[in-house]
Amino acid sequence: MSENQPLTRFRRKAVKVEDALQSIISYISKAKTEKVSLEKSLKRTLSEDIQTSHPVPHFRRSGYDGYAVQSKDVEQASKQSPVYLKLVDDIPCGEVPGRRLESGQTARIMTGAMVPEEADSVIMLEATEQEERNGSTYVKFTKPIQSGKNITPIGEETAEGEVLLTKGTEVNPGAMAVLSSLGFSQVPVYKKPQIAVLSTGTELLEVDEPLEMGKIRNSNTYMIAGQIQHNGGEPVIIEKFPDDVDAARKKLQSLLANQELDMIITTGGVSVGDYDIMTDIFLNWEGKTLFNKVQMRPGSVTTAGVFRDKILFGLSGNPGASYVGFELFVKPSIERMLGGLGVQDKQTAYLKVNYTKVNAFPRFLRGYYEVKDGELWAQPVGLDQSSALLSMKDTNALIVIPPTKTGMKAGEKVNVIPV
Ligand SMILES: Nc1nc2c(c(=O)[nH]1)N[C@H]1C(S)=C(S)[C@@H](COP(=O)(O)OP(=O)(O)OC[C@H]3O[C@@H](n4cnc5c(N)ncnc54)[C@H](O)[C@@H]3O)O[C@H]1N2
Ligand code: MOO
Ligand SMILES: [Mg+2]
Repeated sequence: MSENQPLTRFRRKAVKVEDALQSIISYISKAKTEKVSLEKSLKRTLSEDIQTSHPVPHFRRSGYDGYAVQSKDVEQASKQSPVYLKLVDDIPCGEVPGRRLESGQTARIMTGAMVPEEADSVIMLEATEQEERNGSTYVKFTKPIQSGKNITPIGEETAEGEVLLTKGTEVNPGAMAVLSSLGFSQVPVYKKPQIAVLSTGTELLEVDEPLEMGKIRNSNTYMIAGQIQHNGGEPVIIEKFPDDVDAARKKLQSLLANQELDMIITTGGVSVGDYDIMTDIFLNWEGKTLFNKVQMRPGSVTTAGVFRDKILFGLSGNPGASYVGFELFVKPSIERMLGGLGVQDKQTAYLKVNYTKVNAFPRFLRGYYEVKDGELWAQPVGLDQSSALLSMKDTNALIVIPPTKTGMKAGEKVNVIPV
């Protein structure tokens, strides 16, 4: 309790967004690791560096279907005086050439097949003709070829021992190709953080319940479950809770004690209303409340605390505020668990329209940014109110409007945080 003394229900000390994030991140440890099958590894985060134990490619490979030759044999070849080499081998993909290639000889070879050691180039099939003479086959060449031509040398892409994918990388389809070729049928990844989502509010209906006057369907739970998945976590949906402080406290105690869970997110009840039960819980619980007000809009009442290294996020009930609270605090926390730094990824863009509101706190507008004529431009989408529900569907970035007494003009530079 004593640690919570400076925090009160009404007179709250608003901390800066960066300080709030830092206080959370300092408690976050890396997620546990596991191995997943290669086909399930897409979008997972590598928990180890991936090193190649062989060069790529690991044998000299033909780039074409054609004939492997010693280039000096065809040095003098021309249309007028073609060179004929005796065909002595046929090398399909997957085989080691069976015989030495002597001067004056050639071997038929396929794309991707291993080039005989003595050959130093491959001539495309289309540039040649075959002739039968005395029971032997000869190949006619009418042009010289540069040594090394049409052969991919050993290690052209990478030497043995190189780290090709670093720890903390998100696996994309290209990384899956690398992992496959290096023999990783099981991929070392961070376990997806298991994050409980629990919405509070007596006014909340289930999604499939008919609307009633004064009540609304619970949308925060599913929005946040989506945000969790989008950022590499696994949502654990907990049934919504009415505004009953004792029942909610009990439920939270069991969630905090649950070893399977890495974080807990609640929405609603963090302001100063009579039924704002999360405010009461954060003022009196076994954990340490880190902050209960942040210098930001929306989501100024965003609250967070820690119980034995497990973060409890008390996001606002207003949909816009809980969306922004997630992006600013939960997203970097997940990133941190998955081996990242846990910082906000910011870019600069030009504001496309005038912004006229005055703010005491930085404002994180739900916005849309895109490249136009080589520059990034950002504009707000939909209603900017904390209570607005619809604008999130069109959001691809939060536009950061610093505290302003005059608003901002179109064309001014702003930071944007991609979502
Ligand atoms: N006197 C004051 N009133 C308010 C203040 C203040 O400082 N003094 N802060 C305002 C701000 S800012 C915000 S943001 C909200 C925060 O409210 P709570 O976090 O306490 O959330 P609730 O009161 O539970 O709900 C607010 C709003 O959101 C709707 N809601 C709640 N849960 C869901 C859900 N799961 N899905 C969809 N919508 C949800 C709820 O019905 C309310 O309309 O407080 C201001 N008031
Ligand atoms: O915190 Mo409220 O979301 O600022 O509107
Ligand atoms: Mg409230």
